Amino acid sequence: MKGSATPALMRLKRQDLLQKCAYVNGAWLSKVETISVVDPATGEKLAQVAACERSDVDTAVSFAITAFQRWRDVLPSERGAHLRKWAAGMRENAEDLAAIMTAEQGKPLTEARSEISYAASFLDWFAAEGERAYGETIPSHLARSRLSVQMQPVGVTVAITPWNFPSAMITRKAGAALAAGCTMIVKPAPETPLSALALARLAEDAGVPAGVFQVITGEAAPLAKRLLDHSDVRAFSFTGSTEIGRILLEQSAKTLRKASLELGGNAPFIVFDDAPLETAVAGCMAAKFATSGQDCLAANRIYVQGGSYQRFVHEFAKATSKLKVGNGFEPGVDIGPMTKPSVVEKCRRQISEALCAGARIVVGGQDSPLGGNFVTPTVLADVTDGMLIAKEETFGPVAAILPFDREAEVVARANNSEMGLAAYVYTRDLNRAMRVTDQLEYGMVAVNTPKFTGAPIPFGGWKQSGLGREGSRHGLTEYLEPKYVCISNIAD
Ligand SMILES: NC(=O)c1ccc[n+]([C@@H]2O[C@H](COP(=O)([O-])OP(=O)(O)OC[C@H]3O[C@@H](n4cnc5c(N)ncnc54)[C@H](O)[C@@H]3O)[C@@H](O)[C@H]2O)c1
Ligand SMILES: N[C@@H](CC=O)C(=O)O
Repeated sequence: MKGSATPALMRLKRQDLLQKCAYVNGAWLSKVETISVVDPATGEKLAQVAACERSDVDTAVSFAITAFQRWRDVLPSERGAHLRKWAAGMRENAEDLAAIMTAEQGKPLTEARSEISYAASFLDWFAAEGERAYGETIPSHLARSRLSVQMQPVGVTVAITPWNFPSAMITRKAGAALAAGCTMIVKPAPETPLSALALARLAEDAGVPAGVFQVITGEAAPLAKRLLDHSDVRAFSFTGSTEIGRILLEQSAKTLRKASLELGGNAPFIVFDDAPLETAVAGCMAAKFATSGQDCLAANRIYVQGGSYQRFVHEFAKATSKLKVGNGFEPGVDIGPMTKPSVVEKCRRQISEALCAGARIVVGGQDSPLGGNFVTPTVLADVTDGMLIAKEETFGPVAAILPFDREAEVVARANNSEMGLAAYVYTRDLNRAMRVTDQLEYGMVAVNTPKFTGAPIPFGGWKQSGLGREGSRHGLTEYLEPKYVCISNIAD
């Protein structure tokens, strides 16, 4: 695969956004030991980034504790001003940030630009939301007493973030935490630390005080464990697989803390016969292939009703065959490389298991001629619920289409999953839309659209897709503790 990312990084307007040191207490911490950051499109080494040790975690936690004592008392409007300045810095430097993201994550540059704008929107949203962390007064059941509830920041918090959305998954957590008056230590995915460090540089520009936002880079498991060993860490937020979410929750059992988990999905995408086919196909293309399929919201089980099934398969396969696969820096590319080789393997495994079990390939299926981390966009038809591809999240550009006959049947099949993040429904019948959305056991349901996220909505899942919500007013409460105060014996 040709096309080095290095020239794009050399052309950054602000070279200081390309940081290789961890960011602790407002200072850049270099380490002798480093981890390699690799361009997933070419395998080329992009940078050596600090491999922090357990002692660096301890240092960051102690600075976060100190910084919290001051930050909690900063007026919400002033905290908001820092967040807005940070967001403005992201927008001013969007081209540089997008280039860094495409280089290390692989997503097409247009998608990287959208992510930067999406990421900045969380800082703006929470800047305002922090000013609305209302408490309540309670009509008293006690004589001569005043009862109230104040919402107070929980304290030092930790974010463990994934590689598929290297910027937005940081700002969605940090925006809420900082607006609430908490301090936050971020441990980004080892695959995509450069985006996190660029954000830290812009937080510094925005005057976010030392110790309020820190970034620890290096190997995931030991650093995360050390962070969660600290009883002073009062809340953590993780985005990634259910398997790792479970481990982190177990590690938090010793000290007990608030946990916000945004885990795997296995989204059903349901197309009824009465849905406009063209709209359903276009929606499904977006829901399946955005982020090159590496998206927790990706349509994983595409259920199509019998009357439309053959035409849908045909049109969807035709659209899929037109997708351009390549280096995310190439103009017009729809599908970039998979960020991790393990995703390529997972796609291969799911395709071959499905074929053995009776599915048929309508388009794709073969290894990509580009080799490496590239996957040929593939459509499998006649998939059944028992196949691996329907049971586990694919997280790559392989689509599984399953036929169905009746509404009650498809609702039961859609709900027959341990996951419950997002579901999509396509129908022209409003009654059906309401019936089906009422019955789907999912945290988010989109009707006739693939696009429904944004800072104002409560993002999160039911069942094993997670705990808590991010974004929206609910996202702020993950970082707040209610304090009930009873003032009694009020004198006459
Ligand atoms: N919900 C999401 O947005 C999301 C993001 C990434 C992966 N996933 C799911 O997970 C599957 C596997 O991908 P993956 O292997 O990169 O996911 P993962 O859960 O193993 O890794 C996600 C992030 O968690 C951290 N991590 C990994 N191991 C850890 C550990 N032992 N302790 C603490 N932190 C740890 C790392 O920062 C890593 O980048 C994917 O195929 C997909 O189904 C979901
Ligand atoms: N696609 C999600 C992030 C997780 O993959 C989002 O829109 O926030």
